[in-house]
Amino acid sequence: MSHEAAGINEHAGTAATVIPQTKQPDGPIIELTQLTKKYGDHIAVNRLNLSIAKGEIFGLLGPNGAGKTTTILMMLGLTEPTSGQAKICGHDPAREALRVKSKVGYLPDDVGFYEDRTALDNLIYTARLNGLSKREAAERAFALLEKTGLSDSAVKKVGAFSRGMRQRLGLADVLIKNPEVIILDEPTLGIDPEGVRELLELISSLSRDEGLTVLLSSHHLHQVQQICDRVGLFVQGKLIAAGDIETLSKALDEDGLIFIEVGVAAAWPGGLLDRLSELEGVKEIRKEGGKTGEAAPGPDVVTVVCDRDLTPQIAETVIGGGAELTYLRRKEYGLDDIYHRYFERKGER
Ligand SMILES: Nc1ncnc2c1ncn2[C@@H]1O[C@H](COP(=O)(O)OP(=O)(O)OP(=O)(O)O)[C@@H](O)[C@H]1O
Repeated sequence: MSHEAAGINEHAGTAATVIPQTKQPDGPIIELTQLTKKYGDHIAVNRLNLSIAKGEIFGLLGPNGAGKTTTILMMLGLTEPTSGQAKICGHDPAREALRVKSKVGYLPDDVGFYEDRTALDNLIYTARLNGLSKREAAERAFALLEKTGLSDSAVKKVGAFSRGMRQRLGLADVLIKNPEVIILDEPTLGIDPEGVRELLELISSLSRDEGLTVLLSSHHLHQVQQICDRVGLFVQGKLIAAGDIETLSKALDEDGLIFIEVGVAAAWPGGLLDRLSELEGVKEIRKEGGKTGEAAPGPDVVTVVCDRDLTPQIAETVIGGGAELTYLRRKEYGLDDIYHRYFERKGER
């Protein structure tokens, strides 16, 4: 697959970002076109094109200063683009900030609550600010406390909440106005593993059950990988790649090469690696490390680089050569590999 087809912008420094056209049956709910933000001479966001479908969970990934927050602020109408346009639920946040605000819930990395008031009071307060009647506000607050697993803490003061509870309450708070899109900035920061699991499950169920569109900015690759349908990798104001994990992973198989890890019990019998390297389609045998340079899974595991999937032939050759095959796996990339590999590439340019 070409890099372009996979959504990788080979000319990230000079040309507009290329985003794959994934299936979007309901049409985009977020559409960014050539969106640009300059601070003086510094380009914080550089001609960004991105479209996100209704119900999608999209992860924005990138190092500090990449432009994620600036992008979010432009989407919320909190800062104006220098050029280009954002459309959220059909509205331009630069012109119709209030309309956008009514449809988008934003959860910053640290939500401000009235600490000496209860969770219920805080939610009712937000609901009233959003124009709900007293009765509706209370009903909605109770329903959301239930949904976020906080019913038992409804009358506890927020000041006594753990970080995980605060974030769940934050989610309840942004859901009060029944948004179509929620934007979450590092939602799992400082939460323990069990709290993270619960929060991610909650976010995922909101998208699945209620068709809520979620944009999630995070540094936590594993978490993003668990729940996002697609991710976008941001570097220096540019989206250098976007797609689902599988697509991004395949795009890393440069030149269509396939990497198969093979391990045997004890040491490799003499001549067997030579025989493997003579198989038609084998390009190289790497004795140490996988494709991204990480340590191999064991001392007797090698990586066979092939131009096609030679898994059966490799197994046959190893067994036929008298070795005990203990490990055979076509290498697949996790988001960690993808992320680091894309950044390596960026440095190679
Ligand atoms: N108000 C501002 N004035 C000048 N430069 C700014 C301003 N806001 C952001 N920048 C710069 O724009 C770039 C993008 O910043 P931004 O906060 O959007 O990045 P980020 O990806 O959200 O980073 P982080 O993960 O650290 O939050 C950075 O170089 C930053 O210094």
